[in-house]
Amino acid sequence: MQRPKLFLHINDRETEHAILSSDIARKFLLAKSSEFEPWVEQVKDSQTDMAIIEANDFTEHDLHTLKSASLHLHTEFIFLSRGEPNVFLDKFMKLGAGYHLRSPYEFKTVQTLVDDFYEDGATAQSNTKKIHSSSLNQFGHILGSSSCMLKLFRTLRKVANSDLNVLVMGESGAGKELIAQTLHDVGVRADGPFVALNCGAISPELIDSELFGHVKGAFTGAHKDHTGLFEQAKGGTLFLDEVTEMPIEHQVKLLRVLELGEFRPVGSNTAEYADVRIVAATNRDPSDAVADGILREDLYYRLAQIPVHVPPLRERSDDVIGLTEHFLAYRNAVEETNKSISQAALNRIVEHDWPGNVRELKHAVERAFVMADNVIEETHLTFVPLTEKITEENTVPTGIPLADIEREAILNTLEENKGSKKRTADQLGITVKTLYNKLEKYDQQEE
Ligand SMILES: Nc1ncnc2c1ncn2[C@@H]1O[C@H](COP(=O)(O)OP(=O)(O)OP(=O)(O)O)[C@@H](O)[C@H]1O
Repeated sequence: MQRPKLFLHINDRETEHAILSSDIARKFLLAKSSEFEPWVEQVKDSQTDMAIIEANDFTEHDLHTLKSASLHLHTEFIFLSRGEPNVFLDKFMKLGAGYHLRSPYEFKTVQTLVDDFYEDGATAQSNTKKIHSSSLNQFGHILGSSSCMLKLFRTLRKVANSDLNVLVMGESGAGKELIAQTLHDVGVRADGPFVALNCGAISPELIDSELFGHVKGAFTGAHKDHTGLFEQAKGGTLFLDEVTEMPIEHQVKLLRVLELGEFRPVGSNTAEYADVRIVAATNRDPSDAVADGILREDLYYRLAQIPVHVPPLRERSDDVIGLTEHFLAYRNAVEETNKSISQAALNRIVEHDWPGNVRELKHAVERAFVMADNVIEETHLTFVPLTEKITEENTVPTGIPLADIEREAILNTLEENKGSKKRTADQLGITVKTLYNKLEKYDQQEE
């Protein structure tokens, strides 16, 4: 097994000595920081898998440097400090950077964390061979072998069996729903239901009734009792997708349920116990959403007991080929064919920056698979939206089934709008709910 890299920036001689004389030194390729350059620059350039950093003076500049290099996604950090409050380090930790041990910490804790990381790496490497369709690792439903995905798998494995609320953040199509489903399926609630609500696709008047249910006669039109999603998800997981799209006046009600652990159906006087695990998702930066006044800060903290960031596909380009092979192998298995892909087409796929993330890649492979007879060539790949504004040279295609044109129009408009469903629905003249239904149908058709 290839030895992972461990970067050390430790002033405390005792801790450093303990590390160097333990079996950590045998398992890892160690690199010690030099005093001639700030540690943050060294860690940025070192492509290290893990870093143990004594960070009593973690600065805003350090935060900015590490964040811009996306090191919270790629490197597992263990920060050691005297425990003085540090807002910049706290911000970095909230991005899922790793661990912060405050003095007095025991060396044993450091050793356990490092061993845990090492064991995970060993398992991931030995799993590689078991995947038959491509060389990717898999956790639950999620595929990926890049360092940031392995880091994500470790986090998910740790939180799956807790009941803490998880907020999944990431761009559209990056796999947020897949993560929610995985957390459910590998956790203790797997035998219970998984219930999903697209908060952006429901009319504001119906939200309370959808979430909490209502009793007959609660309002005009409430002809019978209605079971809300909290009840439907009893014993399981409630996935709140696009949670920042929930109108702010309803967010306080959700917050109350999360705080009290109980809810009341509209028109009922009886409180019911909320036996659900909440996983929420957003493709907005929640700090921006709070600053813009569309997400309550207190709700954000409640939802993000465990914040999980899904890296966009362009930040895990190592996975692009593996995912392509996987989607191709999957189609081959379903269609009982044996189509392959040329090196030139693969190169073209690697060069593209995938603004629509895994969803866009999956659809591009699916389309090319249909177009190619035996070998997918560059010409079978379509990245340019078919639905660019119609000009004299660019006319609406003819002789293609309407359903295919509709699908192309929807996926390309979504891509052009960088995943914004609201803008896409507006441009296409359909409701956001219709758009959700169609996207769900396309995802299902491919599974
Ligand atoms: N890591 C992955 N491995 C395999 N398939 C993936 C992965 N990530 C995403 N997908 C596939 O890409 C499609 C989009 O994923 P998903 O719906 O989870 O994204 P999302 O982030 O929730 O998107 P949105 O914000 O638009 O709702 C699905 O078909 C899913 O199966």
